[in-house]
Amino acid sequence: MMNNSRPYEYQNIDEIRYQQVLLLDNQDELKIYLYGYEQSKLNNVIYNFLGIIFLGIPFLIFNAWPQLKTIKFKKCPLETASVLLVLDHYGKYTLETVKTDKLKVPNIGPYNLRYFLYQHTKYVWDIEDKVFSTLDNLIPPNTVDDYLNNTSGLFDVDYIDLYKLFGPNKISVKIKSYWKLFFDEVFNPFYIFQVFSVVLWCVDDYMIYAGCVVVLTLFSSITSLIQTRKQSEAVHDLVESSVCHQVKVVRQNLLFEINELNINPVELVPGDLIILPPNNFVMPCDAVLLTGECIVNESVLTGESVPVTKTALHSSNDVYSIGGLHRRQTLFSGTTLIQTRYYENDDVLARVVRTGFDTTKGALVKSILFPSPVGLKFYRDSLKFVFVLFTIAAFGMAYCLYVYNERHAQLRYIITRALDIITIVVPPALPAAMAMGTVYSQARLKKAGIFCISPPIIPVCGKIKLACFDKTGTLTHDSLDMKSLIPCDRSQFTDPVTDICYVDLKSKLVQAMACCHDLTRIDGVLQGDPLDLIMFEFTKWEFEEPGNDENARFDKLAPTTVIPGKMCSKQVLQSEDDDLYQIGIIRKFPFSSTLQCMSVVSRNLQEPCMTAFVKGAPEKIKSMCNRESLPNNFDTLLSEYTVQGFRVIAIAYKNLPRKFTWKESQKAKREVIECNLNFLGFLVMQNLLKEQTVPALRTLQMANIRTVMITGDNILTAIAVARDCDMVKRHEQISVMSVIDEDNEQAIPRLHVENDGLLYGDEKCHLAIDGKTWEILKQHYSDLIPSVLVRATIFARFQPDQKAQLIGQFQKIDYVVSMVGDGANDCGALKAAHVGVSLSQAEASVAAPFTSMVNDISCLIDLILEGRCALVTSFAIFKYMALYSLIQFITIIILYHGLQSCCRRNDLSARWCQRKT
Ligand SMILES: Nc1ncnc2c1ncn2[C@@H]1O[C@H](COP(=O)(O)OP(=O)(O)OP(=O)(O)O)[C@@H](O)[C@H]1O
Repeated sequence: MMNNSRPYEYQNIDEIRYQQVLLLDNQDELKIYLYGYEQSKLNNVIYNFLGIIFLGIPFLIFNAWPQLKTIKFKKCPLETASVLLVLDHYGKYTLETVKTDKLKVPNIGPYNLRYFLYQHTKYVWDIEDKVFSTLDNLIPPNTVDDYLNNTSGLFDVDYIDLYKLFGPNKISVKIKSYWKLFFDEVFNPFYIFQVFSVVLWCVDDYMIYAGCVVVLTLFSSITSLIQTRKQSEAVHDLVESSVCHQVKVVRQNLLFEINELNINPVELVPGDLIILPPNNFVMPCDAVLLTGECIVNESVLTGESVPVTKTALHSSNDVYSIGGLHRRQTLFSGTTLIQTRYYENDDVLARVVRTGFDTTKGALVKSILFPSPVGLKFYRDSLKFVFVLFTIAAFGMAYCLYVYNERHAQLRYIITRALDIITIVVPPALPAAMAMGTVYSQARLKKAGIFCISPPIIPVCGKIKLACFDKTGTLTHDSLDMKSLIPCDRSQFTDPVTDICYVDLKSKLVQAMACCHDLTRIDGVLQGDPLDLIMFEFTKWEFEEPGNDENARFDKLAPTTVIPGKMCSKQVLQSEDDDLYQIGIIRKFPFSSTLQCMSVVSRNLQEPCMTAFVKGAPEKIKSMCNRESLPNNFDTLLSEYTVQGFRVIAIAYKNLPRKFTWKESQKAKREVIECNLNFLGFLVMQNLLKEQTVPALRTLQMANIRTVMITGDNILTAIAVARDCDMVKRHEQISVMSVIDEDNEQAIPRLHVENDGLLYGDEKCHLAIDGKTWEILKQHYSDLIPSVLVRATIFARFQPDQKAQLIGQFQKIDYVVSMVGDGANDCGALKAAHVGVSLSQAEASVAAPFTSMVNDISCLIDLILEGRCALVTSFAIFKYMALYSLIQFITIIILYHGLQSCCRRNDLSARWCQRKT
């Protein structure tokens, strides 16, 4: 039932296994350390004794520093541990209890399960390897055929074990009650110190001041409690906004009777077979589609609201992979099924693969609940400063003790005065006061249409030094204008065409444009990728999905058909046979940013054979085409258009053999379709800049913030857009770094930069680099990466994972990086950046910490301004409080010093008087 991806791995760090390192991702970057402990009666007694005799203070300390709490336990091997001390990647400790359960694990059998829960993830003890690992590692992965060959529901008996193993299918974000928030605050060491200060002042008859501090503290605590509560409500609402209340599952009892049950989605387990309803259904889990087709809105996860088509799995021996190869066959938790489509009377079936916090949505919610700490040096330094103040206070106390001792003051008086010094020197409300700026900035951002799900990141916005932008949909409009069509006839480009009427209606090129897309009709409106939409509208063909009713049954052979529209009037179809001129789209391989293309298998009802049409990035299509079908001036013409900033898409086709039947089309692999193609021509489109792009970029540059473009588009188009939007000024030079094609494939590829001096100096020169060169740089010239990064402004043909890697590399050279993007291919980069901003119509998406409803990059300027406001407020409060405390401390020390001298003088004069008398 499980997938093959292993995001979690483990490593032993010693043979005795008292401890273990658990890798939480594939890049070795996130890891947790586990240390085994067991109960010890003696240590427990000592722990409680210490706690009681010191009036509970040790309990408060142990609560704040859980690693100290381990004195209650005894170290032991992990194999027998009942408690684990977990140290995370950022140096934070937690204590977790190891629980046990007896159950049956699928494909393994009866199992004595030892496990612990850490940040909503279950880690189980692997009896064979003697380490803790995730459930994914315990259960062998399934192949695609494993899923397809089993279309029956779970047995009731198996369900019980699976439920025990995986737990309820719930992503619950609890809204903390005011009392709980209050107690969390009360047990904060700074708050305790504040209470202590107030008590001391009251004892000292310092009532009015104590009263004022109480009122101010209450005011700031209540404001902060309300804000924290609102924040927790916002995350809760975001999670709950996409919750479904009932789901239909197929289960079997011991008599092999199959039942269809309506259950609460909380009861779902991986392995359950669910029947998807016709429309408007929010997915309660991650599930792989076994039959039918679904149109899904994934904006809650990706920020992109263009509907995505999900198709059923097709037979193969590949291991099922949820985030990689089979993403387009997987329905993700929290996304909305706008429509499901089915063949004949079949149900649309999906198999549950992940539930609860293990789902993609769960992982994103966890990243909100357990964010990586904001590494602002200012906050770390301010805490250090508080410790310095404590040291100063200690000297002050010592001096105070000395002065009052000299005066033979009462013990009670000496203690009060000495403790008073600490309350003077250390401002207890400092951390709370410093966070106030963030609270107000967040409220102002909301008014500006920018939603924030992680407020501690707001001050980081004020420190941004590098602003990265996606191109299409971010710097430029989403919508495109069709510029022209350049057909290719017998390996020669013909003249560009601006009206489809001048192209033969029966040509393969027109057929390709009519059917090579991923469009669908929702509520009577044709929807899908803007590029597909503009291309299809250009053909003036009509799009027919069988039946007006959107949930109508689909014809078995041709689920969707396209027919020449009446608008193509210049070419009237004449013969009777022409009535049959319509094309059925039999199979789609949806567009993938990683592959940079999409394809369809189609059937012209007038022809006996099927045809495959492919469209995508010209470089990609070129590599799939037969050489003889490519015009000699392919690259020259491509450059001619791309240097002007046009978006060029190449189209190609191949006739499939007669024996390629409907059944085979359903089984065919993408690689078999997308090869040996014949080139058909170029589609040239214009993608205009958004109005706010140029002014916003200029403002950023004036503020000395570097701007960079990371796009999936062609490098020349990217360069042209960078010039148009003033990211690169007219007088500045751009040099392209590229790989020199070598005949010898074994040799280390060499790099070429048009202007060699660039890497070592010339300030006015920018570097442009594409994804292919980036791969070579990483593999063979990693030492060059920092110098390339400080010079490069344009990163083109970058795949989604490369975008995320690039952000990571920028962070390694100490840039505070922001990334603004609009959709699915930016998700990784948005998560990786210090400040990720998703331009989305959705009020908030878990794709990035900030979601802007202002659909252009000007929102980044608002964010930077608010971030700076929050930072400046924190600085000002810090300076004010620190100065206030130090001035008060110094004046008091001067007073004590005066008092001491005065006493001495009094002593002397008393002695002098005594002598005189
Ligand atoms: N619907 C589509 N069908 C076929 N090919 C497409 C489609 N959309 C984009 N492409 C091609 O794939 C390439 C990569 O697309 P991708 O969506 O990753 O980036 P992009 O839209 O070009 O740019 P950006 O990363 O700035 O959003 C595009 O440059 C284009 O050549």
